[in-house]
Amino acid sequence: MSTPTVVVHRDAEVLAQAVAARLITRLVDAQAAKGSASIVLTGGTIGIATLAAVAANPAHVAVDWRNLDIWWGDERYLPTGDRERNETGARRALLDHVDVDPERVHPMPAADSGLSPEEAAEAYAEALRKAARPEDHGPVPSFDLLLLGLGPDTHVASLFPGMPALYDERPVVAVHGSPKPPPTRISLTLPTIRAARQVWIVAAGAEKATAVRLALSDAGPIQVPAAGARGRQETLFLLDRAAASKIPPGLVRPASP
Ligand SMILES: O=C1O[C@H](COP(=O)(O)O)[C@@H](O)[C@H](O)[C@H]1O
Repeated sequence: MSTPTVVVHRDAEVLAQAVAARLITRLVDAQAAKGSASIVLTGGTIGIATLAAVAANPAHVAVDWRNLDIWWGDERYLPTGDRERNETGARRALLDHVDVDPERVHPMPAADSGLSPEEAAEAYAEALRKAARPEDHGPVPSFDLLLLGLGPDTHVASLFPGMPALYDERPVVAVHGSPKPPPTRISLTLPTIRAARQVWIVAAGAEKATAVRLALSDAGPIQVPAAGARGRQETLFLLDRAAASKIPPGLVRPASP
């Protein structure tokens, strides 16, 4: 697992634009190296703002969107098209505006799928298993990029402190009784998150500052799920100044004047 690098931008708007530019470069580089790429999307305020910034950045045309597999890190278990679904937010902000291959967009099942949350989690795990290649050495692909938001309680994806999902070794799990609404969710687990080549944790706002500090500490992942979210090759904490305000100064690389 990689040691995190922290990059700080002036405010949430600049952060979203900077992450968007970085994301475009990451996908272009991965596609140049291998022909295709994979990304795992997050929901949340800055996560969706970042996707909107990708759509607004003229450089997004450099990405071969049809040669991209798009997955989600977690989903709120709500009906298709519900405004609170992470999928709905991502489609409105970005996916409806670029030429993706619908076969390569992999939303987590919705509450109107006819599946129980457990069956939905197993179906998503099966889709990941089918997409994994021998060189991935595991049941899920080595995603080129996995994006995560960060909750004030240090949750990432739908992995909340102390909850059973954090003890689960399966690739995808159903989450019941989430402290943040809605209560029922589907989430990748930490082993799946750690299969990604790059994990970027994106956070903005003073209400995230303590969570950021804890996520960079040596706290255990049961108490601080974000402390267990690390990429195989690279882990980036991409923050605005307010979210970075409680971390030791030596760890920070300021990026915006
Ligand atoms: O519920 C969720 O929350 C987190 C963080 O959201 P934010 O609005 O506080 O930025 C998000 O990363 C996760 O995907 C989502 O389901």
